[in-house]
Amino acid sequence: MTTIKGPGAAQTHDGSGLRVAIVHARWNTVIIDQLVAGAKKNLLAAGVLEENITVQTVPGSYELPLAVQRLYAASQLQANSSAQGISATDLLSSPTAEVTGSANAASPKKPFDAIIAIGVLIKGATMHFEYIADAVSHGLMRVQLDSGVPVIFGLLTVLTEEQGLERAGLGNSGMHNHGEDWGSAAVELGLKRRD
Ligand SMILES: O=Nc1c(NC[C@H](O)[C@H](O)[C@H](O)CO)[nH]c(=O)[nH]c1=O
Repeated sequence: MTTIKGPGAAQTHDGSGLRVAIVHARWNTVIIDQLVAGAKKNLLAAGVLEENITVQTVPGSYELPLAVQRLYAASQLQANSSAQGISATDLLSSPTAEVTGSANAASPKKPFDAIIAIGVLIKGATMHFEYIADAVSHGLMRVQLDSGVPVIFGLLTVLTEEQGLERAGLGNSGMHNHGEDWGSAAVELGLKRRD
């Protein structure tokens, strides 16, 4: 059966000069971890250097918009900072987030070219799911438009755990890992920003 749905061929060229962040929630980590791995896989495959990939985590998806906004603002500050040796870790430290990966003083002094926000919302018995999904999607769009940095929408809003597993490439249907699409989109948008 011909697959119609999907992003089509990735338009990623040489990502070696890009600086990309992944900000992910820690709810539903079995699915999250696979999505993050998929995003990183396609970032690296497009030539983004490991040291130019910063990973930050937040408790849940509701915290994603603020974390993305703060991380990008900190990277801008870092880029503009003088030789006072203000380290990225100082700038990126945040009470809501745990910074892993290469966010350290050695990070390149440039703002992020794209940020991938990853979360998994699984519908429960209440309206909590709808309110978080609505707030986070509007929040991420606002951060993107206000800041000008491409924010790749990696929020899965699924009705069952199985739907989430499927979209992380962990199901039985052979569905691909959607995180890979987000990695490719980050490279494409990051490069386009420079055109
Ligand atoms: O409730 N379900 C979920 C959830 N709730 C926590 C919320 O995002 C936030 O962290 C807290 O409300 C505290 O602000 N966060 C998710 O990422 N996925 C869920 O499925």
